[in-house]
Amino acid sequence: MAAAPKSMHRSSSRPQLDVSGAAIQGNLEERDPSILLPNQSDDISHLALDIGGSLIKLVYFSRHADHSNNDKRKKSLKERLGISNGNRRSYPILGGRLHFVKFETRKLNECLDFISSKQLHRGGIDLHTWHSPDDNAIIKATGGGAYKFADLFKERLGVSIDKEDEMDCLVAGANFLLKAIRHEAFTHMEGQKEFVQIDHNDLFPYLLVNIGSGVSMIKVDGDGSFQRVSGTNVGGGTYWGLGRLLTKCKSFDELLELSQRGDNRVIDMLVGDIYGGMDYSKIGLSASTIASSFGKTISENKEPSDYRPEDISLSLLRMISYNIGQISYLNALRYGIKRIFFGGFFIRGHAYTMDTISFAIHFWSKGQAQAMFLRHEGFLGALGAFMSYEKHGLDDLMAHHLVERFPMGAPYMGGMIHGPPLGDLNEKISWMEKFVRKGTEITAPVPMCPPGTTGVGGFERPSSKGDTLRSDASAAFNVGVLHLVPTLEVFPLLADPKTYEPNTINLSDHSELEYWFTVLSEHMSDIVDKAVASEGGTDDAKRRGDAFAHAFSAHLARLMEEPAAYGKFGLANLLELREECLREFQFMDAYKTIKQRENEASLAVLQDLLMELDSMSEEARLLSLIEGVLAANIFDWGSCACVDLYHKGTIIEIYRMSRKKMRRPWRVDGFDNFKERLLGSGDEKPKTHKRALLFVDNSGADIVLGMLPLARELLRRGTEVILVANSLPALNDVTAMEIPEIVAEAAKHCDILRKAAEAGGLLVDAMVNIQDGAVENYASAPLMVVENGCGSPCLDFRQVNSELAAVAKDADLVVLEGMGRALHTNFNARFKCDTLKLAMVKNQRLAEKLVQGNIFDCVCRFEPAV
Ligand SMILES: CC(C)(COP(=O)(O)O)[C@@H](O)C(=O)NCCC(=O)O
Ligand SMILES: [Mn+2]
Repeated sequence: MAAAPKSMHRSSSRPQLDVSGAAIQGNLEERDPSILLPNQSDDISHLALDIGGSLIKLVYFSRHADHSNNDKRKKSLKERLGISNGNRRSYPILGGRLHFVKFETRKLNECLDFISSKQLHRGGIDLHTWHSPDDNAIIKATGGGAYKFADLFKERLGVSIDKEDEMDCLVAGANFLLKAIRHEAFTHMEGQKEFVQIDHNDLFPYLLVNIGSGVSMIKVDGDGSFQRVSGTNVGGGTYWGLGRLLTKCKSFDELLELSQRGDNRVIDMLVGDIYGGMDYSKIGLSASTIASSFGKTISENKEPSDYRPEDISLSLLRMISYNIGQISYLNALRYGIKRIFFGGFFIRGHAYTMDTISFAIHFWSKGQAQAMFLRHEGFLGALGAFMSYEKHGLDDLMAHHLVERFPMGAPYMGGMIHGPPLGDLNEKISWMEKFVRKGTEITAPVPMCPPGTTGVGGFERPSSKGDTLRSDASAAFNVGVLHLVPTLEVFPLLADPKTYEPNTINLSDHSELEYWFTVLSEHMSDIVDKAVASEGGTDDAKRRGDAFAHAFSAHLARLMEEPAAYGKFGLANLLELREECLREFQFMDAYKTIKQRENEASLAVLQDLLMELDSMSEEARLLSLIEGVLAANIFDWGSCACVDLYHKGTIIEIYRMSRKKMRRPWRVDGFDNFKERLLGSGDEKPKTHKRALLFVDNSGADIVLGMLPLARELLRRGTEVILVANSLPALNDVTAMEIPEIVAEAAKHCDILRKAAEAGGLLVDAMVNIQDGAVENYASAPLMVVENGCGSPCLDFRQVNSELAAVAKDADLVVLEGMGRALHTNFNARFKCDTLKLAMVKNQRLAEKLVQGNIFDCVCRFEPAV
């Protein structure tokens, strides 16, 4: 039933720009009309580079052709709901993906091969002014290498490098990240990462401290408005240079790694060394405070070789980090700045370095100023160079337009390339197989230990001793691919979008992470079986199934090791990651057959259910309908406990059993309030809801015997109903694309549903002859379907499809159904309209934590409009 949407086409071949048949789309008068490339099947790209002394950072944008406008059903729905494309037909932002990739500068050739194989240099095309790629193609680049290697780029790729000022780029990159990415900035204190939500309207001024070989301190006052106010020659180069002289280390990372095992007390003179182990409390210095970096070495009769390289490295790291922290603080003080962002290659996500800098800022400012770090800090320059394209298409980008994805495998890792660039899925799987066979880095279960701390006040030696420093290659996992989706919007009925947090469970609590890690690991083989079976169980499907399992395990292991590795990450993200990972290995709908089978079985008994309902009083019917939704929510192939149940009986048997067990009061029971709102109490006749949005969950009994009968009741009462379903499959959830067929079947047994579906344009065949504007002639309130814009079992109301956002404006009732959408996410969310949250809790631990109950307890929570 569910054909894969066209936008999920398989990208395999190299992008070749096919400009034949190019045409301006829509209004020619418009300033920046979009250009349609009817024959362009793959990516169109922009590329920008930051070529530093040790690393080349690459940012490129790829744009997929958008076929979504051709959907007949969507067009008719838009007409019916009066959603015009008029003012947003041509989105100011281009949909596409922003990729982040790194190479070592000494492997420049690999970088050139990569660019060439993906034809990124040929995509340096201005989509608006429509300059086709030619011999004069240019690439924007910053960093010293833009000068040093310009000739090589011309020779190898035939492109000219357009050099951009490094400082301009840093600032443009930082401004873009801080405005467009929700949790880009974070603090790092005593081993704990805390993501910070920056208020766009209160961003400036800030101090940007870029720690490269040397250090620049830049006061940023706005876009393109900044001043380099200070700097220091004691920076990353000093650490590496002195470190090399003193320890014979071969690389910066090796030196940093050594520091992890170091003890600086052997080298540094501490206050306690001077005061016989005592604090100098009169001026607030503890015994462990460093009085003089390297000071202890002067009073001992030791040779340099008597000192351990580990200890030297740590002393050096602390000396330089504190010094930078102190100078930064003084400059912040000088200009009255509270926020200091640190970036540059010296930091490279190293926990101890960040802790040390944070401590210094905190210490000197007495807690008044805050050191912050950026997830994409390594890409500031390259991003800035990208922004310097005259029309980069990212000007109006907002956080809700961006979705970060973490595809597996080079070169998609947003980091170092392991081997040659990958062309297609087959190469990717081979790479995965090799990578996994070669080492166990990404599959081995990682020891579960809480993140290390740096000890009291950051002045003790690091207790994270023994943890391995993540190499740059694996740290690269931290940066995903940014999907730019201009059709996403904030759900307008959120009571307070600023404080809205979708996730109910906080995964930064290590025991939670551990628990869900285990649940998802245990569910892996079942999901792989279903996925492989959905593709006919072929050898190719089995191979992809294995690759999926490896990839998802690798993600889990990475997150166990560093819960904040992918930014602010909740249970909803974890569940979505699994779906994305399935799609990455081209399992478009793993539960396809199961869903079909269950839809059919449920549709077969629908008529009986409707007859039974119709014989009841209004009040009894309403209760029975809610019971029906809760009971049918038991059909959930994502819950281990439920999957066990399915071995014990047929769908209808389980459904009947589940209904029979319904006992009020439910664990959370707001039914009486809901009933009163709908039916009124005493003589009072309440106002009928105008439009209800029903966020549906699973296929089969859940939609057919649960949500559809509820929708029917609302329709019968004169409320317009919009069924809101997933855009893409997730577990056994029903998708928006599948619903019309289900409704058409159901309508065969029910006049109310048939009329409503016809009025809503759901029965395409029946509505073929309906003229525009004829909708009003229908006596029935319409039943419609809108997609939510996502492919996950959960829902983040900060990023929903723009059509949903448009229809929500007139809605006065929201029904959220299922564990994913009403418990894991949105349990605590408040809306501007009446809200009903319905779910069966199919997990013992969640039942205990959330509602102090037990598995299979039910939640019926009614919240009147805020
Ligand atoms: C994935 C789910 C959120 C889907 O539940 P639904 O929204 O369909 O009610 C849920 O099945 C779940 O949390 N499963 C994992 C927990 C478990 O297996 O116990
Ligand atoms: Mn579900």
